[in-house]
Formats: sequence, structure tokens, C-alpha cells
Amino acid sequence: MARLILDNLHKSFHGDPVVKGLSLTIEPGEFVALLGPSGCGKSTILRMLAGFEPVSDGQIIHGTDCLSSAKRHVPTEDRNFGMVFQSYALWPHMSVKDNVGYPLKVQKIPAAERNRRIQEALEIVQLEDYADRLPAQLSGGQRQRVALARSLVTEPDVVLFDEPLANLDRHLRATMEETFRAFHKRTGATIVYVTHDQSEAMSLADHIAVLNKGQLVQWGTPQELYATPKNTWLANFIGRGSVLNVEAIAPQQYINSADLHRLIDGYSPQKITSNVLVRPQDIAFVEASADVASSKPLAVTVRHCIFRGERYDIELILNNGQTLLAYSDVPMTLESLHHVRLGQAWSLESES
Ligand SMILES: Nc1ncnc2c1ncn2[C@@H]1O[C@H](COP(=O)(O)OP(=O)(O)OP(=O)(O)O)[C@@H](O)[C@H]1O
Repeated sequence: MARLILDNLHKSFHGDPVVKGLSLTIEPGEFVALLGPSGCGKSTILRMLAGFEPVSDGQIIHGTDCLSSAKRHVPTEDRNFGMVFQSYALWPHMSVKDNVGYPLKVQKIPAAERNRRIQEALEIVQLEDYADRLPAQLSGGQRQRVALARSLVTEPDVVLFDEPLANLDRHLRATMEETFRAFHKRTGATIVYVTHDQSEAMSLADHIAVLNKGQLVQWGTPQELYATPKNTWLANFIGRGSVLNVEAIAPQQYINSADLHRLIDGYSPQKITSNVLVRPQDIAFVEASADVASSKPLAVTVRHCIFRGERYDIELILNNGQTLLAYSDVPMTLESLHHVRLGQAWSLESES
């Protein structure tokens, strides 16, 4: 097992830059997600890792080997990386076990060894009882698990996933997330997982690289990205919450309740302002008279109340016209007046 380093990677197509100076260090055995909106360059990065695309500049290093640079390109088949894509790309006329064993056949691994590895891979994805079926006789989730087993049999150091759950329904996605978790635990392989679905990335990955327009916006654990997003764009992209315009404050710091109320009161469109992120779970409905640490609760009006099953999403309007998302266990009447205390916030850099 070896460290995977993306060092100042660049990729342009016909002079158009689509990946701009990406640097990441991925530790052996880590589960890393590349997350970002459509077109931000995620698949291109994965394709460069796989060796399907040469890099325009920078390098990809695995352990002590340089796999890609402007001068060097190790071909895909010599990288020993497993790959699972959105379309399962199974051979329709081959049984499950033949599909899974195909990469070993190509490598001319003897039959006894091949069968042992096929059996083990099918056990990991819990498809032992389906070994003789054809892909057409399987559900979407089962087909995806066959593709997963096939990516495993060569015992790769690194497995690359490109939106593997994109074609599955919500229920199946949850089950497959569990399969990925078990797969990672059992194999210990380094995983690079491309998705545009933030909840999928948050629930699976140890570290997430959030990308926008070919550039790395932030690299961190799911908890870091949620609690301390770098800028306004990322705060809007990860998790739910409200970005408020307040009196100017330095970026990248926690703001306590009393300071936050003061900054909201001090907001004026005529002055220099800052953006802060308030998560809905940090908003409490309180009595109008509930002074805490000498700061008064904020008056709000209910604009929307949406039932979400386990709770209600409440959209509130502050006196200065800005919007706040809060949660409530009970429904609230539209246009009714209330008071809230904001527990804390996080100050953001403005987008560059
Ligand atoms: N072979 C190619 N030739 C020219 N442009 C390309 C090529 N492959 C990708 N691009 C462009 O590079 C940009 C990034 O594409 P990429 O597929 O990496 O994005 P993505 O983040 O994976 O998007 P999605 O989530 O929609 O798959 C896009 O603007 C795309 O049009």
C-alpha cells in the first residue's frame, strides 16, 4: 500500500483549462471523495488517475513511482487500479462469476487461483448465490455489486469510482453505501470516489476534495467542511443553512451568540459587510423577553413551513429582510411573529 500524490495537476482540452493546479496527498487506505457540481472536472481527474487521459502538467505519484507527468505516462493496465463506473459495463452473455473473473483471465491467472479469488470477491459483495446468473437476471444494485467484485479480483491498491450510484434509486443507494463501507473495511484499499452528491460523499469519505471550475476549493474531513467551510459558495454547497450578511468581521472564525446578535443588529447595506453561516440546528425559538448574556432575541416572521417527516423546515424573515432556515418539531403559522436565539455562526471568505 502506498501514498497517492496529485502534485499541481493541470489538464486542458484544446487549450481550455479544466483542471487547474490540483494538489492532494491521499494516504494509503483512505476513502477520498472528489465532490463538486457538474462540469467541475471530477471525472477528468479520475481519468488521469486511471491513465485514460495524459496530464497536461504536474504529476501523479504512487509510492515512489511517477505514473503521469508531462513527460511520462504509465498505461492503465500497468497501474493496478480497480475501476467502477456508473454504467456497470458487464458482459451480457457471461455469468456473474465469469464477469468477475474476466480481469484474471486477461492476466492469465491459473483456474484454481482464479476461482478462489472470484469466490472471495463475491463473498465481499454478498453475491455468492448469484454466481451462475446472467447480468440480465439481476437487479441494478446487484449488477453494481458485480462490477464492484470485478474491480476487486486483481487485488488493486487503489479503486476508482465514478458516480457508481448515480443510476440507482434512493433506497438502493443507502444499501449500496453500506456495501461500499464494508468493501473498504474488508479490502483496506485506497478509494477515490467521484460524486456530485454531497450526502453520499459526507457519509462515505474520510476526506473530501470539493472542486469548483477545475479548482480545489477545500480539502478536509466531512466534519470540517460542514462546520468550517471556507467560503460562501462552499457553505451553500455543503449541508443546509443560511448565509447572512452582517456587520464586517474577519473570515474563518466562530462567532458566539452575543457577538452574532450584535453583528446582525449592526448590519447596514451602506457599510462594508461580511457573510456568516448559521446552521438550522443552532437556531432556537425563545420568548421575546429571553435575554441571555445581555443580548436580545431576534424578531422573525414565518414565511414558509414545510413538512419533512421527522420535522418541519421553517423559513424565517429577519427584520432586516434576510432569510433564515430553522427546524421545528411542530408546524408554525405563516406570517406569525416569533423570537429566536442564534447559538453560533461561522464567518466566511467571500468567493474569489
Ligand atoms: N475529451 C474531452 N474533450 C474536451 N472537453 C472535455 C473532454 N472531457 C471533458 N471535457 C470538459 O471538461 C470539463 C470537465 O468535465 P468532467 O467530465 O471532468 O466534469 P465532471 O465534474 O465529472 O462533470 P459531471 O459531474 O457532469 O460528470 C467539462 O467542461 C467538459 O466539457
